Amino acid sequence: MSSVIELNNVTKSFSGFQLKDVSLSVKKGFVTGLIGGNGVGKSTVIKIIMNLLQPDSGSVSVFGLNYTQHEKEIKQRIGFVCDENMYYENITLRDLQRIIKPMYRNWDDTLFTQYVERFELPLRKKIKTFSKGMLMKASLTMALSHHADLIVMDEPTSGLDPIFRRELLEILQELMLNHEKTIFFSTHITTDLDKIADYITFIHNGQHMFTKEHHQIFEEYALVKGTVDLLDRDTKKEFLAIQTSNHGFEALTNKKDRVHDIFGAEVLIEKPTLEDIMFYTKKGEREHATAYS
Ligand SMILES: Nc1ncnc2c1ncn2[C@@H]1O[C@H](COP(=O)(O)OP(=O)(O)OP(=O)(O)O)[C@@H](O)[C@H]1O
Repeated sequence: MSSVIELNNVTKSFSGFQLKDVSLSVKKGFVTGLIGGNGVGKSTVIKIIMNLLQPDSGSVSVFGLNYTQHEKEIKQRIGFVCDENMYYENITLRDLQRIIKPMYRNWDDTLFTQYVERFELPLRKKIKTFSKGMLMKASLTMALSHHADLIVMDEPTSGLDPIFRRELLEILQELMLNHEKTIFFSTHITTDLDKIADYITFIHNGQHMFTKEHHQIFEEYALVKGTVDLLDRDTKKEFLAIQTSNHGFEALTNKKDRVHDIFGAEVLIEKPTLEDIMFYTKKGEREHATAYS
């Protein structure tokens, strides 16, 4: 299975933050969702993929090409959406169409018009008058109107109402019908990913925790609930983090089958959400840091 994006041992430092030796690949023909809490490095990864930031070390390739020699070719084939306004504010969408069209050899005016109508965007109003949701829709229109092979999106659903969010997921599903395209996008709305993502990439504190098939995550990870008397030095090792209360404990494991063998019917084993996985990973790391400080 070939990869469209490859990051190899990528590092990037800002004061107070470091992307640490990130290696990941994004599979061709699939939707990969990028998850992680606030400030963990998702946008930094996306900017590196888009060559808007350069890594301090490590390498990046997109479509098997590097940016040093093939920037134009790579950018031709990517549709990019981010939640910052990248356009001049004093122009209209019609002006933007005229400006952007010559930059893409596969620009499609018919497709552009279809998205403008579908998103109910005004062609003759200045972009500075657009609401956050309208800006996001304009950004999507531009990204989707040149038959890109790869769609990269940073928080595309931010600022969108739930109805349009659902419509966007439908559009993405339509794009994926022939498995020719690849989509990589970050989001905080993990339930959207349950509907559409084939793979999940999880970043935490500048580290790539995993990229796994969506269904594989739920074969490995489980939420386990039981009484606290079941927890001792040895059994605690089966969990990434544990939360205890007067009623008992709830914990996350990434060794679901093993936990089943150890505890049997003494515990409840439930399917976690992606949010549970993010929450307990952060909690586990904090506890580990406290234990060793
Ligand atoms: N250009 C920059 N200069 C200095 N620090 C930066 C720069 N860009 C990002 N950072 C810092 O790097 C860290 C990671 O930021 P990033 O935007 O990648 O996080 P994120 O996972 O996308 O967060 P969020 O979900 O909140 O948008 C943050 O601490 C941020 O302040």
